[in-house]
Amino acid sequence: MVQLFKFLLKSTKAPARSHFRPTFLDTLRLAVRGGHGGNGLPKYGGVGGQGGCVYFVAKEGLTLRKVVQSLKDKRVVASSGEDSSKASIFGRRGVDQRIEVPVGVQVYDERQKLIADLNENDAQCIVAGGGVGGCTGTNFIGRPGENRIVNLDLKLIADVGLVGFPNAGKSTLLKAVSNAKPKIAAYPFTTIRPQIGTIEYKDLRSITVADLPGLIEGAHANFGMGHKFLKHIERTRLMVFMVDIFGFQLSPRHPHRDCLANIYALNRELELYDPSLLEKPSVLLLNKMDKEGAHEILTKVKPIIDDLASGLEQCPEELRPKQVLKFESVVPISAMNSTKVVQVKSQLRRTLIRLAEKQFVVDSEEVKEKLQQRVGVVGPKVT
Ligand SMILES: Nc1nc2c(ncn2[C@@H]2O[C@H](COP(=O)(O)OP(=O)(O)OP(=O)(O)O)[C@@H](O)[C@H]2O)c(=O)[nH]1
Repeated sequence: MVQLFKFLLKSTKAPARSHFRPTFLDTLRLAVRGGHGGNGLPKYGGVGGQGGCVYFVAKEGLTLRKVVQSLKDKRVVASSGEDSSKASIFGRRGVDQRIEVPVGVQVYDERQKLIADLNENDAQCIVAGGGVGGCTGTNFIGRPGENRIVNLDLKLIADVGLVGFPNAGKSTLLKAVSNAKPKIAAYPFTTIRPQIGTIEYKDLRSITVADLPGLIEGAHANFGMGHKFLKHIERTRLMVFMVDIFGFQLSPRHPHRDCLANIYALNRELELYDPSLLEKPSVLLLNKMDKEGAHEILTKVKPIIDDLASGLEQCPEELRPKQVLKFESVVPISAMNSTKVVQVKSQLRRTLIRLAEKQFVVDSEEVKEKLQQRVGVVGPKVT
């Protein structure tokens, strides 16, 4: 009877909607413990083996969800060192536990102190050291391994980060330029988790684009889970702001923000979250240019966009940033128009190439000075 009751209850429960299933994980809390040190053998002055350590190793193509699935109870314990014995005076070391984590993971301790930033493939760190083996110094008793809770925080690594308020057309663009298949709809917050797409070029070069869920005013203070999305911008090489040329209104209760106000608001959100983000190279895409009246708006706003500081006075006070963004380029587009989309693709690539070249520009005077310092006054003359 009880079984029947349970079955009936189960069958009436609505299945979770796949759209809301949290498939994207970007934080994870794990308990890690190094192995216990083995005991020494006092009679022979033996030394116990050291306990194994817990390592995190960054691997491309992994997700935090896969990490969770591969672990039991979100706990990782390395094995203990062996005791020393008559046959083996030095006990064998405990076996290390190497846990593979996605590239881009930052590891924090319980006090939110950064332990490691694993932002390259094969980068590794010890998160829990093994206990030392028993020896004369420890009265031949092995010591326990390090035992701690660590928090993993994944920040996506992509060449380009698409940033904007909801409904601007970010997912439409990502779908048009890359292999990603994001959900697109005419209501805000269609994208609820970051998506990464790869843009492939004819010469087989590719760049990665992260579509971040729409921000809202107050994102810097974590409104609308702003921090969860803004943190991913930190690791992108180029920020691409996307704004609806007709502006955006979150709901009838919120004021309508025109295109300029949207740009200032995005600028301000970034500034309040982390002012150093304003130094990052950025491109502005003005979307929905296919709609009637778009070109008239563009003619009006373009001079101000080219010099954002000049329009600060007209900007509503609550959106006014202290420091304005300087865009590498401003491109009017329609994410629904394939010709424009192709132009965006090449524009993004050109900008990334230019940025890479800028990074490697060598200041010859500086190099000369450094060389001179290295060879010293008696060395050959540096010309
Ligand atoms: N007319 C026109 N409509 C567009 C264009 N780009 C996107 N849209 C429409 O705008 C709506 C929102 O597009 P999305 O791509 O979902 O916008 P989003 O910025 O990803 O929105 P969130 O997921 O809420 O962040 C959809 O109905 C799109 O069809 C465009 O270039 N022209």
